[in-house]
Amino acid sequence: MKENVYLNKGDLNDFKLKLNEFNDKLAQAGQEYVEIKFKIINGEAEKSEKQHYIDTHKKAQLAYKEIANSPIFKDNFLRAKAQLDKINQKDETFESAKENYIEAKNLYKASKMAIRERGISGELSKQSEIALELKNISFRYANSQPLVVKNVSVKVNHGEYVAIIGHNGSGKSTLSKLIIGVLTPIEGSMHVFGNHVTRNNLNIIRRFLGIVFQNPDNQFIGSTVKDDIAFGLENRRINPKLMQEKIEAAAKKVRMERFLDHEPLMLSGGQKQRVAIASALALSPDIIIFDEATSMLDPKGKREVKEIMVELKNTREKTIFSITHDMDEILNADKVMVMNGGNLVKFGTPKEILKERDFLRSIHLDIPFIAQVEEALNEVGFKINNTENLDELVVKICKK
Ligand SMILES: Nc1ncnc2c1ncn2[C@@H]1O[C@H](COP(=O)(O)OP(=O)(O)OP(=O)(O)O)[C@@H](O)[C@H]1O
Repeated sequence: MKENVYLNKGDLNDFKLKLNEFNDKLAQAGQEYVEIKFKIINGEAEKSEKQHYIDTHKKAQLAYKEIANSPIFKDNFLRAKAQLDKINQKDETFESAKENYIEAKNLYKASKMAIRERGISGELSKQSEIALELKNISFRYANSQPLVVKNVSVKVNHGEYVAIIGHNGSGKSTLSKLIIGVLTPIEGSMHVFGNHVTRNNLNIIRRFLGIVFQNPDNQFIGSTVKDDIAFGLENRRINPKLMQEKIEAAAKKVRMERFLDHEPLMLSGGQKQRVAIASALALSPDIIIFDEATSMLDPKGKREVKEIMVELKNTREKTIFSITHDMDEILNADKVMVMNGGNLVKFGTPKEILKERDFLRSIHLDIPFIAQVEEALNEVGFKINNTENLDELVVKICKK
């Protein structure tokens, strides 16, 4: 930071970049330490190897501390504040400098806190509002086999609900496995909140992600709903008092708070999936992937789960990916990714995608029920288009 009165955006960005750079190094060192610990436990590495990772982690921690506790930073903050206080003429530049100053001060505070609270395994910060960016991702299951995901690039902003559609075998599930890091792309790169995903930081990146699978019965571990939601939290060694709060809050979000003592296997399909969503939500992921989460449910269960997904979308606190064969669901989404033969062939709003009815049919996709009704109405002379739900359709018909 320069020694001037006004803390400008450039200074602030320099500070952020520095903090992020050191934060990443610390997170990476923490992750490597955790990995070596597991390797030693599994007999895949010698105990003597551990010391190197402990030292690297300590060094990274010191480097980070040095930045966050640097007297130069501190002095500059104090001087900037004293000078801001002296200024009488409070114009636009002053206001923006003040905002920058406050943001820098908060960053400074947060970084000190991060050091205090950080355990041995690090955490990555959000460096971008783009929740997920895929850049030219390709994948094949074996060298002798063809590519099943081909050069896929996409950017999804935090808070968006993205439906991924495509005919059987088009690559949707493979793509979701690449996103959660179960599979590794053979080409291309992936960024989660601006963090480049690498082998070393994958486990930390996974903390941003939650997934709800297709079969509700395969997702249960606990003997009660509460135990089940607690499972992931226990793995993260959350303190028991906080755990209770988190379990209740997550159950409430899916309207299952009255079922905490129930046995999961006694619940309906829709309720089971809601518990699976609560288990994912309890870990506070920023991105949730629904992998055909409604496909095995009866109509009531489907409705219940879709309602929860829309409620989650409306909070704009989560980025949602939903792999689905249910073409009606795409109307709930902000964006739709259309996969065909491993390629991302369309990416746009539901309205933009649904304009291309002939194209959708050509790649063996149905169009949503409402769009089919519109088509039938158009054939008999009612000019109705781009309706988003049944209520809107009824209103439009009544106006004709
Ligand atoms: N484990 C695997 N080994 C080899 N090939 C695989 C494997 N899993 C999927 N594939 C192939 O990869 C391609 C993409 O499959 P993927 O399951 O990603 O498609 P999908 O769009 O999710 O299909 P569906 O809607 O039927 O679930 C298909 O050709 C499939 O046969």
